[in-house]
Amino acid sequence: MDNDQVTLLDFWASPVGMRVRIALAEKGVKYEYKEQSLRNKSALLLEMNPVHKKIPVLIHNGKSICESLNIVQYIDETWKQSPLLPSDPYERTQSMFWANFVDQKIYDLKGKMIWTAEGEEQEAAKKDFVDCLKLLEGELGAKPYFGGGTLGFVDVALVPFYCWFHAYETMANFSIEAECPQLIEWCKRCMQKDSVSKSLADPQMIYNFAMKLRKIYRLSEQV
Ligand SMILES: N[C@@H](CCC(=O)N[C@@H](CS)C(=O)NCC(=O)O)C(=O)O
Repeated sequence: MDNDQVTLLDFWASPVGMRVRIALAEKGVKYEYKEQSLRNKSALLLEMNPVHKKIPVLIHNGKSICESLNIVQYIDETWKQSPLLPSDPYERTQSMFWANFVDQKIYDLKGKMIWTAEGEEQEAAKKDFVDCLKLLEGELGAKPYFGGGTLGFVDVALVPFYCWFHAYETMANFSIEAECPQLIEWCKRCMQKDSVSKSLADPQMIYNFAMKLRKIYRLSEQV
């Protein structure tokens, strides 16, 4: 596999892109990182993800793989060292279930929580978000990682959002640590790993970026 050509089309602030960076780092796969503009999409991105036209996209020996969880699963099955998904079929479905839950809830609620909604609607999104984090905290239980003793698929799916928490808390005015202290302990544990800390963006830069997006959303609503 030494002659593999691996390229990642990504955007620095993307939590779903960070999943792929973590998985590649966990496996020790060397790759070329190609930062993409999401406002002015490259011909390569449009060619490699013609359906959704979104990052992240992994290009492995000329073939493209799209959708972050799909990509992480592909990486896990292609480079077998440090497995992320359990081999037991039932355990695998449980990992997939919780990773999909992160996508459907944690990823999707951020828009309402910090950009589009205000007042009661924002409060409802915040409550929904905290409830979902608590469910995840329950699933983690007393384990060091969702994957058990080592970083697993659900850890990779969820931990990138940690660098967005500062923006969520400041923009929606609440404390995630006060609500879910064990989950924050888990975030800090994950950050001790180079594969995670080197893949996540700086929370202050994410905050500045999120504020810029908020202005754009609110201006576009006025026209
Ligand atoms: N479900 C997709 C989500 C991908 C996604 O939403 N990517 C965003 C960046 S975080 C994007 O490329 N947005 C550009 C657009 O929507 O045009 C995944 O997990 O890969």
